[in-house]
Amino acid sequence: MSVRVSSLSVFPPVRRDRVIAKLPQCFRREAALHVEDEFSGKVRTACQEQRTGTVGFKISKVIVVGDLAVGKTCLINRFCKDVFDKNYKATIGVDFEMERFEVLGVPFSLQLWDTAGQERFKCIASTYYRGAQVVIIAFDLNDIASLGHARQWLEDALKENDPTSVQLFLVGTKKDLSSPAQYSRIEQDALKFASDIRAEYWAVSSLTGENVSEFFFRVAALAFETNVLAELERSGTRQIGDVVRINSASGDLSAASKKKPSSCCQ
Ligand SMILES: Nc1nc2c(ncn2[C@@H]2O[C@H](COP(=O)(O)OP(=O)(O)OP(=O)(O)O)[C@@H](O)[C@H]2O)c(=O)[nH]1
Ligand SMILES: [Mg+2]
Repeated sequence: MSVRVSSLSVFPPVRRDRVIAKLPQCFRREAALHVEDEFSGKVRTACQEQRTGTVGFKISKVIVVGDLAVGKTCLINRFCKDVFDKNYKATIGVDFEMERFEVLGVPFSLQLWDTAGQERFKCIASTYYRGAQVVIIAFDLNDIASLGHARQWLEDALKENDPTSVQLFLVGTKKDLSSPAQYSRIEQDALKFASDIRAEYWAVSSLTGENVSEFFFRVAALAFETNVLAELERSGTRQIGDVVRINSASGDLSAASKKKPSSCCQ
């Protein structure tokens, strides 16, 4: 008798609006991690045959970095809590939210780390960059300087991670504030930069909610696909009698405690 892992889970069932049955599409084909219409055939078959190994227990770490006040916290809060706060409250150090999905019938979780953009809190925040599977660099579509700083944010994030295995997203925020002409000017630069660093580009508004869910669904789907492919590769080389360890992407679940650092860097 086969028992589905999800039915043994101690977690409540995944919300109906977090179920991903088809590959969410990219925002711009010019700057996408890939442009396939569907999940890879290998991944679909593995999910159907319940050969996804430890992926169903996995928590993938996602970090969101970028200049102060570009809207990182608002982006996460719009997706996770469906709220928007027009008052700016600087993030001190880091915060995180867990989001549970079901992708092709397999449970999959993202741990979304919201980091501080303010210089004085950056040294606290950067200690939490390690173990990220996904790096989201946010910039303000109405502030070209914040796009200019994206390269530095990328370098800082990659210092703590394996650059070859991280999936990158470049996200322009506050789309509601830019006129179509302004928007298309900055989009040119953003697309160029995104394809330069091999990131997938998105433009969102946390105020209106435009593209916010689509964006996070895409992140979850691509992170999931990568995990399943890696698992298939591993299981292909695994020997009978090998010990299978269940790891979070961060490799350190103790770091996931809600505790915030009590002091800043200055
Ligand atoms: N109009 C508009 N304002 C936004 C949007 N997203 C964020 N804001 C505003 O921008 C300000 C900064 O937003 P936050 O999300 O706190 O910025 P942050 O990047 O988390 O800032 P730090 O924590 O200091 O790094 C707030 O006043 C938000 O209300 C948006 O999509 N549209
Ligand atoms: Mg913040």
